[in-house]
Amino acid sequence: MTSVEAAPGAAVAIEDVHKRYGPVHAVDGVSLTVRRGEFFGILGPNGAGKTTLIEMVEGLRQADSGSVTVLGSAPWPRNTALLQRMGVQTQASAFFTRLTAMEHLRTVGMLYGLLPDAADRALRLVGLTDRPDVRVDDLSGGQRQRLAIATALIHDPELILLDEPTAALDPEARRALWGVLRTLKSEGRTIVHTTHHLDEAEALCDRVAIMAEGRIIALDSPANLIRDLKAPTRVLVPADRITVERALAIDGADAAVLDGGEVVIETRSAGRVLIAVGEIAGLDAVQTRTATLEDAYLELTGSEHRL
Ligand SMILES: Nc1ncnc2c1ncn2[C@@H]1O[C@H](COP(=O)(O)OP(=O)(O)OP(=O)(O)O)[C@@H](O)[C@H]1O
Repeated sequence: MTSVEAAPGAAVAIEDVHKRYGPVHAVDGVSLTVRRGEFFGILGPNGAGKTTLIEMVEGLRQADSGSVTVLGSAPWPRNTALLQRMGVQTQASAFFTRLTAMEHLRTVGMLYGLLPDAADRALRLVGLTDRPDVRVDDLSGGQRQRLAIATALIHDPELILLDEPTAALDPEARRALWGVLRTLKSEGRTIVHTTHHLDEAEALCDRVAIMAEGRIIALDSPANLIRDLKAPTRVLVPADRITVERALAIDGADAAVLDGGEVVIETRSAGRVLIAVGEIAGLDAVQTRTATLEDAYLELTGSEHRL
């Protein structure tokens, strides 16, 4: 695949978009811009409106009101010129299941008018080169997911839309796919993806939009969302070295609880607390945990909004 030149203008511009299904206001006044070359995440609990939003970007659904612009054009009514420039992997990707992985990709490639070597390149990109002759039906879940992404990439798109690309993958396959996605980004492609994995969004995304009940409730880089949260650092000390009472008495400790074999101290002055812990208990086996995107997400959505 060739490297994509960063072009001026937004890859996706969404302006005050609404979409209702009967009484359900699935997307309720969403505005956002995805920059060219950006890795953009859309997060939110089930039913937040993520898929509906992506489907409007893909041109699969018409917005009730507002405007959607993709690579400078409107995706609706169905814009076939735009389809050539977009790669789409949906939650239920369709395969020619009786074909082998390579036959499937060559068939898709033919639909785009591509030469057979496009299939080889796509397979290589997702690391499936050892499985070209296995029937789609016989691929593992992770391998199918990679094939779905290869299918989305075969025509060398500028914009890639991935709806939960690592859903149902084991941790190893998920990490392997992160590598594929990072490679795509390094080539200058714009990637928009929805995910239920907050660690994945934190590791991959330049910015994330958090949706709840059809609206965007936060939009920023993971680092900024975490910083704005002002969440405490947790210092974990083996419980045989310090008591909860002694931990609570440390200057800068906001809270301390016994959790299994550890006393967990919450603090917004981690340096000061660590020095004190070092003096009381020594720092051997002491661990610190800083806030993650998951903490920011739970704070923003309320803990009842589980992913
Ligand atoms: N075709 C449809 N007809 C009627 N209601 C729909 C349709 N598609 C989605 N909805 C409803 O619209 C709301 C938003 O759904 P959507 O699938 O966009 O959310 P989501 O954030 O992608 O959820 P998930 O994480 O479960 O995929 C939900 O209340 C859902 O039940």
